[in-house]
Amino acid sequence: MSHSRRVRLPENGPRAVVLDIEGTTGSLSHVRDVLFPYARERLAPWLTAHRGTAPWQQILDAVTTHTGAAHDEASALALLEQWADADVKAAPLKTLQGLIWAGGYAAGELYGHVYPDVPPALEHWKAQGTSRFIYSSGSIAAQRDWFGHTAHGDLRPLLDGYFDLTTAGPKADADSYRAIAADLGRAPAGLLFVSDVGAELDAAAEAGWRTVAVRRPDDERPAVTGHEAVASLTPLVSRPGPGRSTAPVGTHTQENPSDE
Ligand SMILES: CSCCC(=O)C(=O)COP(=O)(O)O
Ligand SMILES: [Mg+2]
Repeated sequence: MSHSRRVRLPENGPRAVVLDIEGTTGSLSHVRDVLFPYARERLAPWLTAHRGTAPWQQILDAVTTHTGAAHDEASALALLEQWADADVKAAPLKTLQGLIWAGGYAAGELYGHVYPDVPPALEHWKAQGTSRFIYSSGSIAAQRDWFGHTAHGDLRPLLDGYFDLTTAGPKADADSYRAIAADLGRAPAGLLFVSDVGAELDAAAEAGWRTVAVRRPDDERPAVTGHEAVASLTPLVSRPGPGRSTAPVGTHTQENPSDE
C-alpha cells in the first residue's frame, strides 16, 4: 500500500470531500459483526410490531417498488432476509436497518465506530473551508445515527450533508457521482471521494472525481489498486490549505446550513 505524499485536495476552486463509512471512516467489522446481526435478528419482529403503521407500509411499498412486483409482509420479509444474508445493498433493506438501529442507539445498545483520525480530519477540513459529506449505502437516517453516537461524541456538526442509495444511487455507478456533483453544484475535479471499495472508487474516477483508497490496518482484505492509497485520513490533511469557503448547495440532505 502506498502512503504517498502525493495525496492532495484540489488547490483551487470549490472543494469538498465525500467519505464512505464502512471500512473507511468506521470499522468494517463493527458494521458486519455488530450492526448487521443486530438488524438481521429484528427484521421479523420489527415488521410484526409495526404491522399496519405508516413505516411498515413504507417498507412494503419500497420492496414492491424495488422489485417491480407486489409484496405482502411475508414475501417482503423473505426478500429482506435474503438481502441481509447476502449483504445486498438494497434500499428497502437499508431503510429498515436504519429504523431498527435507531432503536438500538436510543436504548444505548449501539454506537457508531469512528476511527480516531476522523474527527481531527473533519475539524481540519472545516477550518480550511473544505465541505464534508458522507456517501454510504446505509440510509441517511442510519448515517446520522452512526455519527451522532460515537466514542468521540456527536460528530454531526462536522458534516455538511449525506447521500445514500435513494438520493444518489448505487455506489459502483458513475452516474451516482455525477448526480452528487450536480446536486452540490460543483465540478467533479473539485470533489474527492474516499472509500475502501475499488469499484466505488473506479466509478467516482470515471465521473471525473479525485479518489483515494483507504485500507485500515485492522482490515485484512487485499489492497485496492489503481488509486492513491492511505491507511487513515491523516495523510489527507497533512498539508495546510488555502481555506477557501464553499457553501453546499443543491438538494442533498444538508446539515449545518449556517456553517459555511
Ligand atoms: C451506519 S451506515 C451502515 C453502513 C451500511 O449499511 C453499509 O451497507 C455499508 O455501506 P458503506 O457504503 O458505508 O460501505
Ligand atoms: Mg465502505
